[in-house]
Amino acid sequence: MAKVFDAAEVAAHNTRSSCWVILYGDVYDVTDILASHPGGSNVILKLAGQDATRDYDPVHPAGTLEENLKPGAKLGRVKADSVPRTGASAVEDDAGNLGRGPSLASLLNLDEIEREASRRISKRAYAYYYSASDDLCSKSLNKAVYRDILLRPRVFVDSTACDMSTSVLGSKVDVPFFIAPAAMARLAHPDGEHGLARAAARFGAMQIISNNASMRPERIVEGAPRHQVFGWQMYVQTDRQKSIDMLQRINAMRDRFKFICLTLDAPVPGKREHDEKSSFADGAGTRATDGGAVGRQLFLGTARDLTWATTLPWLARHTDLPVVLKGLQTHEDAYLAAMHAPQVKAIILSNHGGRAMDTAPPPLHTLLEIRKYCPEVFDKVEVWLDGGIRRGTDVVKALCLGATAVGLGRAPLFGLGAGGQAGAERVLESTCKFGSQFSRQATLRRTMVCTREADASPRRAVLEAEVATCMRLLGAKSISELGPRFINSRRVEREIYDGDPALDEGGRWISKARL
Ligand SMILES: Cc1cc2nc3c(=O)[nH]c(=O)nc-3n(C[C@H](O)[C@H](O)[C@H](O)COP(=O)(O)O)c2cc1C
Repeated sequence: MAKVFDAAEVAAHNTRSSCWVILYGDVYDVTDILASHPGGSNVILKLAGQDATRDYDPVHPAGTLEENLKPGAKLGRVKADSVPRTGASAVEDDAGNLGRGPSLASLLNLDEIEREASRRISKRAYAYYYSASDDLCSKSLNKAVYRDILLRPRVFVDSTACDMSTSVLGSKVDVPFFIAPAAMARLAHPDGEHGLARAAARFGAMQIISNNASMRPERIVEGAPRHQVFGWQMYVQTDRQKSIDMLQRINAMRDRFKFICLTLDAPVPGKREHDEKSSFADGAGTRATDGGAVGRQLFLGTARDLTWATTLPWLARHTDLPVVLKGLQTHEDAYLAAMHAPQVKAIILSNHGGRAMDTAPPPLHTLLEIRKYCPEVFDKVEVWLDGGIRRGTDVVKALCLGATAVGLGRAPLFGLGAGGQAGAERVLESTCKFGSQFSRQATLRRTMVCTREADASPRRAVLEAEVATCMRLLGAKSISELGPRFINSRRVEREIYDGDPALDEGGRWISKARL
């Protein structure tokens, strides 16, 4: 029989030398892990002697306790009625029951969904998701740059059918946008990354799962249709064995995970002040080094010593899955990545949603640079991109300029926050009339072809519908028809090429020689 403790007895163990916490009604002695906790000891100490479930649950995948605590650390159960009530748990808070808000159907675009999520999720979660580095320059430029590119619609084109299906790394997907890897989905809603996977399945969208997901990858992909495409994103850990163990788990699920996505743009986290501030408000971040902010906690343990010369060969020793490099921000690095084909099969132009280097260029600039200076990259690797996508027109512009697929980081998280899995579906949603039949269609791998009458209700339109509308208004029936003829990007190009340091006096690219 497990020993039963009174909460007052647990409360007495609230120091560095004897630190107990209550998790899910069990009492644990966590003194031994204070020194090695990846998020720093203060995060635990601020909860010492208390019920820590609310803080612990959304940021730790199931199994974390078992993997990290010695068997004797579980001391027994707590007497439920002795635990002081601290209000609703985070899980209850985040379950979308925070009073009545507008219906999901009335949220018409990604900005409205984000606004609704900001009302429903905890301040800490919103600050973590919203935050970006320093002055948020790259974050806002990511979005603004799409406004400076104009579309060139053609007329007298039959726009009855619109096929948004395409292929990524040889796998068919029903839409050209994907869920980018983003940590800690359960901070938004208990449906978490599994809810995102189910939403992606309804739309035949690819999903890349974060190294720092709040659920185990095995659980996230559970029950997914056979053809659903997943990638697993990796931050190589200083303790390489941890990364190797994880790669083995992903290799064992290769029927699900089609590639490893290696993120390169954030060897250290950017200075994300919204996230930092919320940790102070929370009573956590009392010192600059105590790991209070969510982002900073997650980065502890991330290796900073990755290089072209060493990391790709290391990776090849531990997986033969295709590699996708994420976080390329210059055409020089895109060119170098392409030299590592065929191990590297795709690159993701990304500045981490503005969360790493502030004033780094928007990925769209990098895409234009590649077109100008080293277009051969497109023949060697697929070029994907993410950051700042708010509208279907943004997706189409990136595709016209050569991107194979376009990622969404914050938007699906905010969808989850606004309404769990249904909210994430709303983000991806279509105007197509077949609504709930769609999941069956996606599962059966039929090409999605929206009919004209399906567009009748603008109230139902979010991203997928916006892409379809944009393609129809442009006069493009399928993704393969999209190309630079539909784009006027002169304004942006003038801005990035004038005085470009990569050009010699004759206007030729000289950086290949300097790689
Ligand atoms: C809350 C949050 C967590 C993220 N976590 C990761 C991560 O674990 N790994 C990663 O490669 N990128 C991560 N990213 C970056 C996204 O993959 C993506 O590059 C970025 O969010 C795209 O910009 P957007 O949010 O404007 O769509 C994260 C982004 C956010 C907003």
